[in-house]
Amino acid sequence: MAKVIRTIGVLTSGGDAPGMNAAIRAVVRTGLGKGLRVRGIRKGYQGLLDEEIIDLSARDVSDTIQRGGTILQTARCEEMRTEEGQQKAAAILKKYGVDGLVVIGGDGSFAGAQALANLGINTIGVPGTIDLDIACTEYTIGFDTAVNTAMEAIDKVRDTSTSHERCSIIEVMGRDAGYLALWCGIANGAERILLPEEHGYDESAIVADIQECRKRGKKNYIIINAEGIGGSIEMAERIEEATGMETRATIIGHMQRGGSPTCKDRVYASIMGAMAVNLLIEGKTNRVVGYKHGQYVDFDINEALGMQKGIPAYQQEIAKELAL
Ligand SMILES: Nc1ncnc2c1ncn2[C@@H]1O[C@H](COP(=O)(O)OP(=O)(O)O)[C@@H](O)[C@H]1O
Ligand SMILES: O=P(O)(O)OC[C@H]1O[C@](O)(COP(=O)(O)O)[C@@H](O)[C@@H]1O
Ligand SMILES: [Mg+2]
Repeated sequence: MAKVIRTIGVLTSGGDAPGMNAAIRAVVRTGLGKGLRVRGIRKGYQGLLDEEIIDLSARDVSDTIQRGGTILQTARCEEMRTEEGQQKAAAILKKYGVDGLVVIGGDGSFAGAQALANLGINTIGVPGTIDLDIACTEYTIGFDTAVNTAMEAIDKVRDTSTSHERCSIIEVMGRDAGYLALWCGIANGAERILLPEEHGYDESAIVADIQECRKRGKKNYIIINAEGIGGSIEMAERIEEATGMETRATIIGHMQRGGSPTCKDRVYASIMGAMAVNLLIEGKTNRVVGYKHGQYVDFDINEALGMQKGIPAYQQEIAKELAL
């Protein structure tokens, strides 16, 4: 028989993402609306291990849907990767009477959720990361806001790049994932997109392409470089030296993770957060919510973590063709 859920907990973990507050709000209000007690766990798994657990009321999440960051704060926690850490976390949840847990975060956070589910805590993951790198879902909360923030910043760099006929290397976030870089590359009409998934790039080919583009009358040359490739400042120095074209590097950085969430992030977060609670009420555990083929769906965490998602080669080809 499915476990009866009376108290649920919610935490945010890993890098924060705009829309996490909308997801927390949805969890809290869906839970309270269905007669559950809702507890907030501060600072991700670290806060759980430190017993930073508070009760949440409907008013605690008032005026938060439009705010960036996460009101519960977040953390990365090494101890949670260990078996002892996971056992301690499960014991703390039991001590606080938390029968069901909603984990809002990325793939790393889902691995923690999977461990807790294996230890008897009914757990549901909600995809929250600006990286869009969770294989089981076509959408992750925070991506839309982050990619629009980056796109607007790149537009501004592009204006001055054209005025000065420069090459601009613009570094966007994504240590392991190149979706932000790919989307900006297409949306900003970049000449080159450097992705961490490709594990390196051919700088001499870029130099040759810059020279070719100048002959064709191009007034700037935009390179979107993902954080995982990095080294934008040194890259700019080398490219300027090799091409004679003035080159500047801009690292957009953490501003991509902040700011008021877009409509899309608020809506996806609200639906996914509510769905997570409904799954817990149905007695489900070890599942993650996702969005696939136009539908909100849920997957077994083990299955979800085993899925692979690559950068679509066809989209990369189109980005190259459009930089003619
Ligand atoms: N394999 C794992 N087992 C248990 N917990 C993990 C595992 N991987 C990550 N975590 C926990 O999830 C946290 C967030 O993971 P991280 O990869 O940094 O971010 P994200 O969840 O956004 O991908 C980690 O700091 C750690 O506490
Ligand atoms: O804030 P930090 O610790 O510098 O982490 C930067 C990383 O976090 C992210 O913003 C989000 O990654 P996660 O969703 O996996 O936490 C990445 O794009 C970036 O590489
Ligand atoms: Mg991640």
